Amino acid sequence: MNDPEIKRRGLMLVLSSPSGAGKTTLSRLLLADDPNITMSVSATTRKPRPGEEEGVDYYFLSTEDFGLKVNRGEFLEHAKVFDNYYGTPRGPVEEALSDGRDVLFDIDWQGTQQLMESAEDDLVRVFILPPSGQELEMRLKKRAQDPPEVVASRMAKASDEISHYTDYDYIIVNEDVDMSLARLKSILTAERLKRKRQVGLSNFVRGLQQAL
Ligand SMILES: Nc1nc2c(ncn2[C@@H]2O[C@H](COP(=O)(O)OP(=O)(O)O)[C@@H](O)[C@H]2O)c(=O)[nH]1
Ligand SMILES: Nc1ncnc2c1ncn2[C@@H]1O[C@H](COP(=O)(O)OP(=O)(O)O)[C@@H](O)[C@H]1O
Repeated sequence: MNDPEIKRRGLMLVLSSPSGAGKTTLSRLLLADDPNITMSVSATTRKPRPGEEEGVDYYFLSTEDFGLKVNRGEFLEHAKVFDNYYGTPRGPVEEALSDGRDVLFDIDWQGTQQLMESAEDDLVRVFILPPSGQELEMRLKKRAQDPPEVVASRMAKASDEISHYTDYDYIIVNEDVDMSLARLKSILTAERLKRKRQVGLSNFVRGLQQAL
């Protein structure tokens, strides 16, 4: 935890991976563990999976409503992934960052590239790899929420997704989930301590010097 006297600018923690590598699992664990980070809830034209909740997992929109929001500039970034549209609503992210809260994003490489153009200084990019191709397929099947043809199409696209790992600052091979969570927390801790993010440091140091 940072010294509360030192004002900090929020950061944008991006998690990307091929489908099934464990982004959603790690995001949920990190959010439950750390009150200073909030999830950016994306909008999508994909149909909800069993158990997914409107406004919690996604905002589920028709293609027409999604297009209207794109035209009104309501998304910070948006992209087509697996034949559906996905986008990050702008308002909640800007509000959280200016309040000094961190924001977690589960977005693909296209969205990450767009955020890099608009918010490079605030971005921390983490790519999650599966331990093996076989394990990735097992996890996609085990999730058992998508029909077999959807699993097959995601497997077919995994190699292409993985090729974008070079755009990321950190790589976590998600074999053991507790180990991966510990690594993610370490990344977050170190990034929060970066001098450029501690915007209240000069005041704090001035105070220190005056007391010497
Ligand atoms: N660019 C972008 N990608 C997104 C957004 N929301 C989700 N995605 C990506 O879309 C892909 C499919 O997500 P989803 O349908 O939830 O499937 P899952 O990754 O298998 O859980 C994943 O790579 C997500 O990271 C978004 O707002 N913007
Ligand atoms: N380290 C891990 N070991 C074993 N199973 C895992 C691990 N991480 C995630 N899973 C399981 O794999 C499946 C896909 O994970 P999920 O978090 O939905 O992936 P993504 O969001 O990247 O598509 C889920 O059933 C999840 O419980």
